Amino acid sequence: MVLQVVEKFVSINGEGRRCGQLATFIRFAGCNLNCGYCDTAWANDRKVAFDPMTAEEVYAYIKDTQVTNVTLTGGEPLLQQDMGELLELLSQDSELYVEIETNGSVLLSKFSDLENPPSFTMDYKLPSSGMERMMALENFDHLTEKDAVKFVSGSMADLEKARELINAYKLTEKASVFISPVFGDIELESIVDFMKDNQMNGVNMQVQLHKIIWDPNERGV
Ligand SMILES: C[S@@+](CC[C@H](N)C(=O)[O-])C[C@H]1O[C@@H](n2cnc3c(N)ncnc32)[C@H](O)[C@@H]1O
Ligand SMILES: Nc1nc2[nH]cc(C(=O)O)c2c(=O)[nH]1
Ligand code: SF4
Ligand SMILES: [Mg+2]
Repeated sequence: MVLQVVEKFVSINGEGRRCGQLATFIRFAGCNLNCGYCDTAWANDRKVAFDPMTAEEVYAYIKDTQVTNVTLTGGEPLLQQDMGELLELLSQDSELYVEIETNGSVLLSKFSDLENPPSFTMDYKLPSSGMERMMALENFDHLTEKDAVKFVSGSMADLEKARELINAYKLTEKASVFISPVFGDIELESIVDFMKDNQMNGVNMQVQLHKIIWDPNERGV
């Protein structure tokens, strides 16, 4: 069994709880969703070239970088058959801080028996993604303070839905909560205005830092 790795690199994390810090990124092939705005759709192409790597090989690469933050992304990383094995291996290394970007459709409960689980950054796919029907709402019950929920918003209707869910599930009490723009699709100021108008205390607005530093279409950064 192997993990299907489409790219691996060191950069600063442009998103999430450790935004701005160095991280080693491992991007895996394939996804079960097809979000209209996906910025890494190339990684989901059935014919994408990948490096078949064992969990031990991925771990060795991570250690070789000497960077202690790790972000597993994709594609949808939790669909990789050997992800359980990789997470087990990573969880035994107390020097590492491991984050997984996941799309909200995969049940997080499948990974809840890990002794030292990674930090899940769970996207909730809002209406403008076209994928909202695929969301597993029960994932909200499995979040801990190590985790994050992210609402990537491309419209006022998206912001409104994010607000409803944050309130209904008391998400700011359970995990870190982020609202981010679909890159280029929504006025940044309108997100701040929306947060002000709705007293969205405890919610973090975040813009993808790597798309400001590098060309937004650049890979491997
Ligand atoms: C490419 S996805 C891979 C991980 C997983 N499939 C998911 O959707 O969370 C990584 C993150 O990039 C975000 N993303 C993808 N395209 C984007 C875009 N055009 N603008 C802003 N964020 C985007 C996703 O919402 C997700 O939070
Ligand atoms: N620098 C940088 N930070 C990131 N944070 C999450 C990413 C992702 O694609 O999941 C990402 C990425 O692709 N690049
Ligand atoms: S779930 Fe993530 S990787 Fe899959 S299409 Fe949506 S943004 Fe892209
Ligand atoms: Mg990205």
